[in-house]
Amino acid sequence: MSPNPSAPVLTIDGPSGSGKGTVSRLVAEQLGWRLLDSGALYRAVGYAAGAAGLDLSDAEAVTRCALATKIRFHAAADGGDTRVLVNGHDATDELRTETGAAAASAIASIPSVRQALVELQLGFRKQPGLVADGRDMGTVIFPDASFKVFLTASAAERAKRRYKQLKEKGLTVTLGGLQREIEARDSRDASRTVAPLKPAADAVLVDTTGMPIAEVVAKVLAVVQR
Ligand SMILES: Nc1ncnc2c1ncn2[C@@H]1O[C@H](COP(=O)(O)OP(=O)(O)O)[C@@H](O)[C@H]1O
Ligand SMILES: Nc1ccn([C@H]2C[C@H](O)[C@@H](COP(=O)(O)OP(=O)(O)O)O2)c(=O)n1
Repeated sequence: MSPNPSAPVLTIDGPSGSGKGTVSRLVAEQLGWRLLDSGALYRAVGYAAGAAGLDLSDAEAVTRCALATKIRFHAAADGGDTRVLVNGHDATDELRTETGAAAASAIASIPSVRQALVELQLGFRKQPGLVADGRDMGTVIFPDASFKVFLTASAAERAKRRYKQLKEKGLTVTLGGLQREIEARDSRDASRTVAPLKPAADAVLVDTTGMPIAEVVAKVLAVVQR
C-alpha cells in the first residue's frame, strides 16, 4: 500500500518521558490506526552511525548513513515491545538506553539527516489512520494533521518515570544523572534551528503531571472524537 495523504493523522509530540510512546500505542490500538514511533528512527540512525564508527557531528557521513540504513518494525512474538531491526540486526534493547537517546538527539539536530527521514515517515500515513509520535509531527512532518496533541509533564516527574522504566528493564541508572541527561536532551531538541521541539499552534496541550495514563488516553481520544 502506498502513502495516502487523505488518511487521518493524530500527532502526539512532547519532551522525553511525557508519555508519548505509551499513549500513542494505546490510542492507536483503540482507534485501530497505524503507529509511527519517529524517535525510533532517529535512535536507529544514531545507532547505525555509532556502529559504523562515524563521528556523530559529521553531517555528510551521518546523512549518507541515514539514507542507507534499513529500519524495520516487527511486532514482538510474545506481545511485548515492538522490535526494531536496524540493517537486519534486532537493536531494540540498545536503542532504548540513554546512550541511544543521546546519540539520536545529536544526529537529529543535523538538518540533512532530518530531511533524509521525511519520505519514510510520510509513508506511514495509510488508511484507516495514523498516530504519529515525536517532536515535530504536528509542526513539520504532518502539518495538515486533523488532530494534534502536545504532552508535557514536570521535568522531575519525567525523570522519575524514565528512572522507573529503565530500572524495570534492568539498566543501571541514577535519578540525578537521568534528570540531567533528560534536561540536556530537551534543551538541545528545543533549541535546534530545524524542527525544534515545540507545540504546533493548533495543538491541544495536555499536562500529564500526576495524571494516570488512562486519563491521558481518554483526553487524547476525546480530541479525535469531538
Ligand atoms: N501519565 C503517566 N503517569 C505515570 N507514568 C507514566 C505516564 N505516562 C507514561 N508513563 C510511564 O513513563 C515512562 C515513559 O513513558 P513513555 O511513553 O516512554 O514517554 P515518552 O515516549 O514521551 O518518552 C513509561 O514507563 C510509562 O509507562
Ligand atoms: N520526531 C522526532 C523524534 C525524535 N527526535 C530526536 C530527539 C530525541 O531526543 C531523540 C529520541 O526521541 P524519542 O522520542 O525516542 O525519545 P523519548 O522516548 O521521548 O525519550 O530523537 C527528533 O528530533 N524528532
